[in-house]
Amino acid sequence: MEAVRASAAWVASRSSHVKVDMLEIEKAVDKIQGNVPKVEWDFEGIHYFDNGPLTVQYLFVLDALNFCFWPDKDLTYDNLASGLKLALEKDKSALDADRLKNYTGPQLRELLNWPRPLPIEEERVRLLHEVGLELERSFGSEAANLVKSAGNSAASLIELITRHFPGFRDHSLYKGHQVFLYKRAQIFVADLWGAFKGENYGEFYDIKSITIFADYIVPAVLRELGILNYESSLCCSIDSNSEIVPGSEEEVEIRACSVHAVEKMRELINKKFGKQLLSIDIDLWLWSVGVQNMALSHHRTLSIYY
Ligand SMILES: Nc1nc2c(c(CN[C@H]3C=C[C@H](O)[C@@H]3O)cn2[C@@H]2O[C@H](COP(=O)(O)O)[C@@H](O)[C@H]2O)c(=O)[nH]1
Repeated sequence: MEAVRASAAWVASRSSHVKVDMLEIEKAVDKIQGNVPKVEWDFEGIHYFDNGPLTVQYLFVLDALNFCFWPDKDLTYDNLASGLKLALEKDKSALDADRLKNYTGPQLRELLNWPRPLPIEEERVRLLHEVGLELERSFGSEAANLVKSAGNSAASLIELITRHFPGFRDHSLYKGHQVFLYKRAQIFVADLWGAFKGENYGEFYDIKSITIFADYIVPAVLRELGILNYESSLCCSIDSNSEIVPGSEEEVEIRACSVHAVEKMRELINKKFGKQLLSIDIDLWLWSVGVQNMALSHHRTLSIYY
């Protein structure tokens, strides 16, 4: 995703509230001697997988809803992934396009077996409708057809998704420039690649073009490692759980600098230790560290993108 890589680098070079510390990147790389711990996709054992098109439908719906869990302190990504899995195991047609088009908030809660309204529930419902309608209109009602149309190219699949599904257009304006982060579109490609182990629906000849997925967990881990440095007022806001305004310089810098820092880390590991590491490998490692460390404070932005 050249647009993501380039716009993240652009932000990092002009960033005012967040700085990427190259020395700390070098230290972290030397500490692990370039050996990024391998984390398996679905290390948690919470995802639906049947090796066929229904898995693709599941992953697309999962990533359409894969954002902003923190406003409910008991809700996590695990609840979404396992809730949709159980729903599908009970009723194989639960995620059919014509069903997605019609879910209401209370029905979505029931589907996920969640006892109270979900964070930004109306948006979650609207995005489900968008997925159902557009899958029906342009892809014969199946996410598997969307994936097939991309001809095994990760970049083409992201372009198709962002062209057809406005809810996946994760971008912002920063100092007059358009910045693309495409977190949920990229994570969908990575989920396919991980779930199908690089084969079948998960085969992408350009998987190395994917960057990390700029969420609220990976930046917190990079900050803890000293790789991201925040100016003091931003530190205060995050540590006191104040909300960061979506589209603010601070928010864009946190996300874009995270993408850029991991690109630099990957380049260094590959150069210094002769590896062919992907950004996805580093993402999954950092993310798994982050979700297991409950004490990490992360930035809080109400957003449908991550
Ligand atoms: N960078 C990055 N962000 C990721 C994921 C995943 C899950 N990926 C699956 C793929 C393979 C594994 O088996 C994982 O299960 C979720 N998130 C983000 O985290 C946040 C949720 O946090 P909490 O509220 O604590 O549950 C939220 O923004 C969510 O969008 C990832 O891999 N990378």
